[in-house]
Amino acid sequence: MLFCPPRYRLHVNELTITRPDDWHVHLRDGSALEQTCADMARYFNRVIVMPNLTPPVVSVADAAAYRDRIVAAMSGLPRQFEPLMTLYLTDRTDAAEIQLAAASEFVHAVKLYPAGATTNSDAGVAELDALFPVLAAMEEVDLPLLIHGEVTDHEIDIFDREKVFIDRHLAPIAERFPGLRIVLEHITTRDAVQFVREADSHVAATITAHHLMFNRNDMLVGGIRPHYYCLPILKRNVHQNELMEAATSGSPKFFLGTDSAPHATGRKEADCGCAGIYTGHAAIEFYAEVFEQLGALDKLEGFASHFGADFYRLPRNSDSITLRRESWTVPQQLPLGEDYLTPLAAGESIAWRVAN
Ligand SMILES: NC(=O)N[C@@H](CC(=O)O)C(=O)O
Ligand SMILES: [Zn+2]
Ligand SMILES: [Zn+2]
Repeated sequence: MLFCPPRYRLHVNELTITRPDDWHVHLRDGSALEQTCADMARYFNRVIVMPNLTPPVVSVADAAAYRDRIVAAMSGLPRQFEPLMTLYLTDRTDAAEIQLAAASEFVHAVKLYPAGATTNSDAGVAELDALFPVLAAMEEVDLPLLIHGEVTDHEIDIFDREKVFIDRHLAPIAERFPGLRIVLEHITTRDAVQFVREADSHVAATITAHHLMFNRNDMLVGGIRPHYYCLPILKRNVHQNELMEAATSGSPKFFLGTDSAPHATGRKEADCGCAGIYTGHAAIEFYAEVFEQLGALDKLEGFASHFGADFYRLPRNSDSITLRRESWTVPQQLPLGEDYLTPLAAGESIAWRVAN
Protein backbone atom coordinates (compact mmCIF):
# COMPACT_ATOMS: atom_id res chain seq x y z
CA MET A 1 0.00 0.00 0.00
CA LEU A 2 2.73 2.49 0.92
CA PHE A 3 5.69 3.35 -1.23
CA CYS A 4 8.30 4.65 1.22
CA PRO A 5 10.44 2.20 3.15
CA PRO A 6 10.18 2.82 6.87
CA ARG A 7 12.96 4.98 8.34
CA TYR A 8 12.87 2.80 11.43
CA ARG A 9 10.26 0.75 13.15
CA LEU A 10 8.97 1.48 16.59
CA HIS A 11 7.46 -1.70 17.92
CA VAL A 12 4.88 -0.38 20.25
CA ASN A 13 1.57 -2.05 20.93
CA GLU A 14 -0.03 0.88 22.65
CA LEU A 15 0.15 4.58 22.00
CA THR A 16 -1.40 7.30 24.13
CA ILE A 17 -1.75 10.75 22.61
CA THR A 18 -3.56 13.97 23.45
CA ARG A 19 -7.15 13.66 22.23
CA PRO A 20 -7.23 14.58 18.51
CA ASP A 21 -9.50 16.98 16.58
CA ASP A 22 -10.61 16.75 12.96
CA TRP A 23 -10.09 20.06 11.14
CA HIS A 24 -12.11 19.14 8.01
CA VAL A 25 -15.14 16.86 7.88
CA HIS A 26 -18.45 16.51 6.03
CA LEU A 27 -21.21 15.49 8.43
CA ARG A 28 -24.03 16.02 5.90
CA ASP A 29 -27.51 16.54 7.33
CA GLY A 30 -30.80 14.90 8.30
CA SER A 31 -30.67 11.16 9.01
CA ALA A 32 -27.06 10.93 7.71
CA LEU A 33 -25.98 12.72 10.90
CA GLU A 34 -26.59 9.57 12.93
CA GLN A 35 -23.64 7.74 11.39
CA THR A 36 -21.31 10.66 10.74
CA CYS A 37 -21.72 12.14 14.22
CA ALA A 38 -21.39 8.77 15.96
CA ASP A 39 -18.11 8.13 14.15
CA MET A 40 -16.68 11.56 14.94
CA ALA A 41 -17.86 11.38 18.55
CA ARG A 42 -15.92 8.20 19.26
CA TYR A 43 -12.72 10.08 20.01
CA PHE A 44 -12.48 13.52 18.38
CA ASN A 45 -13.03 16.48 20.67
CA ARG A 46 -13.65 19.16 18.04
CA VAL A 47 -14.44 18.95 14.37
CA ILE A 48 -14.50 21.66 11.71
CA VAL A 49 -17.83 21.09 9.98
CA MET A 50 -17.88 21.76 6.24
CA PRO A 51 -20.78 23.95 5.03
CA ASN A 52 -21.44 22.35 1.60
CA LEU A 53 -25.01 21.26 2.26
CA THR A 54 -27.75 21.80 -0.33
CA PRO A 55 -28.53 24.64 0.13
CA PRO A 56 -25.18 25.66 1.64
CA VAL A 57 -24.59 27.14 5.10
CA VAL A 58 -24.12 30.79 4.13
CA SER A 59 -25.16 32.75 7.22
CA VAL A 60 -24.54 32.69 10.95
CA ALA A 61 -28.23 31.86 11.35
CA ASP A 62 -27.84 28.84 9.01
CA ALA A 63 -24.77 27.73 10.97
CA ALA A 64 -26.63 28.03 14.28
CA ALA A 65 -29.52 25.92 12.98
CA TYR A 66 -27.15 23.32 11.49
CA ARG A 67 -25.21 23.19 14.73
CA ASP A 68 -28.44 22.51 16.64
CA ARG A 69 -29.22 19.59 14.32
CA ILE A 70 -25.74 18.15 14.88
CA VAL A 71 -26.01 18.51 18.64
CA ALA A 72 -29.45 16.87 18.57
CA ALA A 73 -28.07 13.96 16.54
CA MET A 74 -25.46 13.37 19.26
CA SER A 75 -27.89 13.39 22.17
CA GLY A 76 -27.98 9.62 22.65
CA LEU A 77 -24.25 9.03 22.19
CA PRO A 78 -21.91 8.06 25.05
CA ARG A 79 -19.71 11.06 24.29
CA GLN A 80 -20.01 14.17 22.15
CA PHE A 81 -17.67 16.35 20.08
CA GLU A 82 -17.84 20.09 19.74
CA PRO A 83 -18.94 21.12 16.23
CA LEU A 84 -16.92 24.12 15.03
CA MET A 85 -19.03 25.68 12.32
CA THR A 86 -17.98 27.29 9.04
CA LEU A 87 -19.71 29.56 6.53
CA TYR A 88 -19.79 28.92 2.81
CA LEU A 89 -18.42 31.89 0.93
CA THR A 90 -20.54 32.97 -2.04
CA ASP A 91 -20.55 35.92 -4.40
CA ARG A 92 -23.15 37.44 -2.09
CA THR A 93 -21.31 37.12 1.23
CA ASP A 94 -20.78 40.55 2.78
CA ALA A 95 -18.54 42.06 5.43
CA ALA A 96 -21.47 42.39 7.86
CA GLU A 97 -21.95 38.60 7.89
CA ILE A 98 -18.22 38.17 8.55
CA GLN A 99 -18.48 40.46 11.56
CA LEU A 100 -21.48 38.52 12.83
CA ALA A 101 -19.54 35.28 12.37
CA ALA A 102 -16.53 36.57 14.26
CA ALA A 103 -18.76 37.75 17.09
CA SER A 104 -20.48 34.37 17.35
CA GLU A 105 -19.14 31.70 19.67
CA PHE A 106 -19.46 28.89 17.17
CA VAL A 107 -18.36 30.02 13.69
CA HIS A 108 -14.64 29.40 13.41
CA ALA A 109 -13.86 29.84 9.72
CA VAL A 110 -15.17 30.63 6.26
CA LYS A 111 -14.84 28.18 3.38
CA LEU A 112 -14.03 29.08 -0.20
CA TYR A 113 -15.14 26.68 -2.92
CA PRO A 114 -14.42 27.81 -6.46
CA ALA A 115 -17.77 27.38 -8.23
CA GLY A 116 -18.11 23.85 -9.56
CA ALA A 117 -14.84 22.56 -8.05
CA THR A 118 -16.28 19.72 -5.99
CA THR A 119 -19.36 18.10 -4.44
CA ASN A 120 -22.10 20.69 -3.73
CA SER A 121 -20.04 23.68 -4.84
CA ASP A 122 -22.42 25.14 -7.41
CA ALA A 123 -23.04 28.11 -5.14
CA GLY A 124 -19.30 28.73 -4.83
CA VAL A 125 -17.32 31.75 -5.88
CA ALA A 126 -17.11 32.63 -9.58
CA GLU A 127 -15.05 35.84 -9.37
CA LEU A 128 -12.43 35.81 -6.64
CA ASP A 129 -11.41 39.45 -7.02
CA ALA A 130 -14.93 40.60 -6.26
CA LEU A 131 -14.53 39.01 -2.83
CA PHE A 132 -11.53 41.06 -1.76
CA PRO A 133 -13.60 43.32 0.54
CA VAL A 134 -14.88 40.19 2.30
CA LEU A 135 -11.36 38.78 2.64
CA ALA A 136 -10.24 42.15 4.02
CA ALA A 137 -13.03 41.93 6.61
CA MET A 138 -11.91 38.41 7.55
CA GLU A 139 -8.32 39.59 7.92
CA GLU A 140 -9.56 42.45 10.09
CA VAL A 141 -11.59 40.24 12.46
CA ASP A 142 -9.05 37.39 12.24
CA LEU A 143 -11.41 34.73 10.91
CA PRO A 144 -9.56 31.96 9.03
CA LEU A 145 -10.18 31.29 5.34
CA LEU A 146 -10.36 27.61 4.39
CA ILE A 147 -9.81 26.83 0.73
CA HIS A 148 -10.70 24.02 -1.63
CA GLY A 149 -7.72 24.89 -3.80
CA GLU A 150 -8.53 23.85 -7.34
CA VAL A 151 -9.29 25.88 -10.45
CA THR A 152 -12.24 24.72 -12.51
CA ASP A 153 -11.28 25.92 -15.98
CA HIS A 154 -12.23 23.35 -18.53
CA GLU A 155 -8.82 23.46 -20.23
CA ILE A 156 -6.85 22.80 -17.05
CA ASP A 157 -6.12 19.12 -16.54
CA ILE A 158 -7.69 17.66 -13.41
CA PHE A 159 -4.24 16.60 -12.11
CA ASP A 160 -2.93 20.19 -12.41
CA ARG A 161 -5.84 22.04 -10.89
CA GLU A 162 -4.34 22.41 -7.43
CA LYS A 163 -1.02 23.77 -8.65
CA VAL A 164 -2.70 26.23 -11.01
CA PHE A 165 -4.97 27.43 -8.18
CA ILE A 166 -1.93 28.08 -6.00
CA ASP A 167 -0.14 30.06 -8.70
CA ARG A 168 -3.14 32.02 -9.93
CA HIS A 169 -5.13 32.62 -6.79
CA LEU A 170 -3.61 31.47 -3.52
CA ALA A 171 -0.23 33.17 -3.87
CA PRO A 172 -1.80 36.55 -4.75
CA ILE A 173 -4.36 36.28 -1.92
CA ALA A 174 -1.72 35.40 0.66
CA GLU A 175 0.38 38.32 -0.52
CA ARG A 176 -2.47 40.81 -0.57
CA PHE A 177 -3.84 39.77 2.85
CA PRO A 178 -0.73 38.97 4.88
CA GLY A 179 -2.65 38.93 8.16
CA LEU A 180 -5.33 36.53 6.92
CA ARG A 181 -5.01 33.02 8.31
CA ILE A 182 -5.45 30.53 5.48
CA VAL A 183 -5.80 26.75 5.49
CA LEU A 184 -5.24 25.06 2.16
CA GLU A 185 -7.49 22.07 2.64
CA HIS A 186 -6.77 18.43 1.75
CA ILE A 187 -3.49 19.12 -0.07
CA THR A 188 -2.40 16.60 -2.67
CA THR A 189 0.75 17.87 -4.38
CA ARG A 190 4.39 18.63 -3.86
CA ASP A 191 3.55 22.16 -5.06
CA ALA A 192 1.09 22.64 -2.21
CA VAL A 193 3.55 21.31 0.35
CA GLN A 194 6.22 23.69 -0.93
CA PHE A 195 3.90 26.67 -0.99
CA VAL A 196 2.72 26.09 2.58
CA ARG A 197 6.21 25.39 3.87
CA GLU A 198 7.59 28.59 2.39
CA ALA A 199 4.68 30.81 3.43
CA ASP A 200 4.69 32.48 6.82
CA SER A 201 2.86 31.13 9.85
CA HIS A 202 -0.52 32.46 8.65
CA VAL A 203 -0.70 29.67 6.08
CA ALA A 204 -1.26 26.01 6.96
CA ALA A 205 -2.69 22.87 5.37
CA THR A 206 -4.75 19.84 6.26
CA ILE A 207 -3.79 16.39 4.98
CA THR A 208 -6.24 13.50 4.69
CA ALA A 209 -5.48 9.89 5.55
CA HIS A 210 -6.42 8.73 2.05
CA HIS A 211 -4.00 11.08 0.31
CA LEU A 212 -1.26 9.66 2.55
CA MET A 213 -2.30 6.05 1.94
CA PHE A 214 -2.91 6.07 -1.80
CA ASN A 215 -1.83 7.46 -5.13
CA ARG A 216 -3.56 7.38 -8.50
CA ASN A 217 -2.27 3.90 -9.29
CA ASP A 218 -4.31 2.58 -6.39
CA MET A 219 -7.40 4.10 -8.01
CA LEU A 220 -6.73 3.18 -11.64
CA VAL A 221 -4.38 0.20 -12.08
CA GLY A 222 -6.06 -3.16 -12.59
CA GLY A 223 -9.54 -1.65 -12.66
CA ILE A 224 -11.20 1.60 -11.71
CA ARG A 225 -12.06 1.92 -8.03
CA PRO A 226 -14.82 4.44 -7.46
CA HIS A 227 -14.39 4.40 -3.70
CA TYR A 228 -10.93 5.94 -4.14
CA TYR A 229 -12.33 8.80 -6.17
CA CYS A 230 -12.26 12.11 -4.33
CA LEU A 231 -11.33 15.70 -5.01
CA PRO A 232 -8.67 16.85 -5.25
CA ILE A 233 -8.03 13.62 -7.12
CA LEU A 234 -5.26 11.23 -5.98
CA LYS A 235 -1.96 12.18 -7.62
CA ARG A 236 1.32 10.48 -8.58
CA ASN A 237 3.33 8.66 -5.94
CA VAL A 238 5.99 11.42 -5.89
CA HIS A 239 3.31 13.76 -4.59
CA GLN A 240 2.11 11.17 -2.09
CA ASN A 241 5.68 10.84 -0.81
CA GLU A 242 5.89 14.60 -0.35
CA LEU A 243 2.67 14.57 1.69
CA MET A 244 4.05 11.78 3.86
CA GLU A 245 7.17 13.79 4.45
CA ALA A 246 5.16 16.91 5.36
CA ALA A 247 2.74 15.10 7.69
CA THR A 248 5.55 13.38 9.60
CA SER A 249 7.96 16.32 9.54
CA GLY A 250 6.84 17.79 12.85
CA SER A 251 6.06 21.09 11.13
CA PRO A 252 3.08 22.80 12.80
CA LYS A 253 1.85 23.93 9.39
CA PHE A 254 0.47 20.50 8.54
CA PHE A 255 -2.33 18.94 10.55
CA LEU A 256 -5.13 16.39 10.49
CA GLY A 257 -8.26 16.96 8.41
CA THR A 258 -9.95 13.74 7.35
CA ASP A 259 -12.21 15.20 4.65
CA SER A 260 -14.38 12.20 5.48
CA ALA A 261 -17.14 12.68 2.88
CA PRO A 262 -19.97 10.15 2.79
CA HIS A 263 -21.91 9.32 -0.35
CA ALA A 264 -24.39 6.47 -0.74
CA THR A 265 -22.70 3.47 -2.36
CA GLY A 266 -25.04 3.64 -5.36
CA ARG A 267 -24.01 7.22 -6.04
CA LYS A 268 -20.34 6.25 -6.19
CA GLU A 269 -20.70 2.98 -8.07
CA ALA A 270 -22.37 4.77 -10.95
CA ASP A 271 -21.95 6.05 -14.48
CA CYS A 272 -20.97 9.42 -13.07
CA GLY A 273 -19.83 8.67 -9.55
CA CYS A 274 -19.60 11.28 -6.77
CA ALA A 275 -16.31 12.51 -5.35
CA GLY A 276 -15.68 11.75 -1.69
CA ILE A 277 -14.14 9.04 0.51
CA TYR A 278 -15.58 8.00 3.86
CA THR A 279 -12.90 7.58 6.54
CA GLY A 280 -14.75 8.70 9.66
CA HIS A 281 -15.21 5.12 10.89
CA ALA A 282 -11.45 4.61 11.33
CA ALA A 283 -9.85 8.01 10.95
CA ILE A 284 -7.12 8.06 13.58
CA GLU A 285 -6.50 4.36 13.00
CA PHE A 286 -5.72 5.02 9.30
CA TYR A 287 -3.33 7.82 10.19
CA ALA A 288 -1.68 5.62 12.83
CA GLU A 289 -1.09 2.91 10.21
CA VAL A 290 0.55 5.38 7.85
CA PHE A 291 2.68 7.01 10.52
CA GLU A 292 3.77 3.60 11.79
CA GLN A 293 4.75 2.43 8.32
CA LEU A 294 6.81 5.59 7.94
CA GLY A 295 8.48 4.98 11.28
CA ALA A 296 7.01 8.19 12.57
CA LEU A 297 4.47 7.21 15.24
CA ASP A 298 6.17 9.72 17.52
CA LYS A 299 5.00 12.49 15.16
CA LEU A 300 1.34 11.50 15.20
CA GLU A 301 0.40 13.48 18.30
CA GLY A 302 1.59 16.84 17.01
CA PHE A 303 -0.13 16.31 13.66
CA ALA A 304 -3.39 14.95 15.06
CA SER A 305 -3.77 16.75 18.36
CA HIS A 306 -1.59 19.86 18.71
CA PHE A 307 -0.93 21.80 15.51
CA GLY A 308 -4.53 22.30 14.40
CA ALA A 309 -5.61 23.65 17.78
CA ASP A 310 -2.60 25.97 17.82
CA PHE A 311 -3.42 27.30 14.36
CA TYR A 312 -7.09 27.90 15.24
CA ARG A 313 -5.95 29.50 18.51
CA LEU A 314 -7.91 27.08 20.62
CA PRO A 315 -6.55 25.27 23.67
CA ARG A 316 -5.02 21.86 23.09
CA ASN A 317 -7.21 19.10 24.50
CA SER A 318 -6.28 18.19 28.05
CA ASP A 319 -7.28 14.51 27.98
CA SER A 320 -5.98 11.66 25.84
CA ILE A 321 -6.87 8.59 23.82
CA THR A 322 -5.07 5.27 23.66
CA LEU A 323 -4.53 3.37 20.44
CA ARG A 324 -3.96 -0.38 20.82
CA ARG A 325 -2.53 -2.77 18.31
CA GLU A 326 -5.62 -4.86 17.82
CA SER A 327 -6.68 -6.05 14.41
CA TRP A 328 -10.33 -5.55 13.41
CA THR A 329 -12.27 -5.80 10.17
CA VAL A 330 -13.99 -2.82 8.61
CA PRO A 331 -17.66 -3.55 7.83
CA GLN A 332 -18.61 -3.87 4.14
CA GLN A 333 -21.15 -1.12 4.58
CA LEU A 334 -22.42 1.40 7.09
CA PRO A 335 -25.80 3.09 7.32
CA LEU A 336 -26.18 6.52 5.74
CA GLY A 337 -29.66 7.61 6.67
CA GLU A 338 -32.07 5.33 4.81
CA ASP A 339 -29.27 4.33 2.44
CA TYR A 340 -25.79 2.91 3.04
CA LEU A 341 -22.20 3.86 2.27
CA THR A 342 -19.04 1.89 1.57
CA PRO A 343 -16.37 2.91 4.08
CA LEU A 344 -12.70 3.08 3.10
CA ALA A 345 -11.02 -0.32 3.47
CA ALA A 346 -14.40 -2.10 3.57
CA GLY A 347 -13.86 -5.75 4.44
CA GLU A 348 -10.15 -5.22 5.13
CA SER A 349 -8.40 -5.42 8.45
CA ILE A 350 -6.94 -2.48 10.34
CA ALA A 351 -4.06 -2.86 12.76
CA TRP A 352 -4.97 -0.22 15.34
CA ARG A 353 -8.02 0.41 17.44
CA VAL A 354 -8.86 3.15 19.89
CA ALA A 355 -9.50 1.77 23.36
CA ASN A 356 -12.73 2.91 25.00
N1 LIG B 1 -13.50 15.68 -1.08
C1 LIG B 1 -14.45 15.25 -1.87
O1 LIG B 1 -14.16 14.54 -2.83
N2 LIG B 1 -15.75 15.54 -1.66
C2 LIG B 1 -16.28 16.43 -0.66
C3 LIG B 1 -16.11 17.86 -1.02
C4 LIG B 1 -14.70 18.38 -0.86
O2 LIG B 1 -14.13 18.36 0.22
O3 LIG B 1 -14.12 18.85 -1.84
C5 LIG B 1 -17.76 16.11 -0.46
O4 LIG B 1 -18.48 16.93 0.12
O5 LIG B 1 -18.20 15.03 -0.86
ZN1 LIG C 1 -12.76 20.14 -0.90
ZN1 LIG D 1 -14.00 18.28 2.08
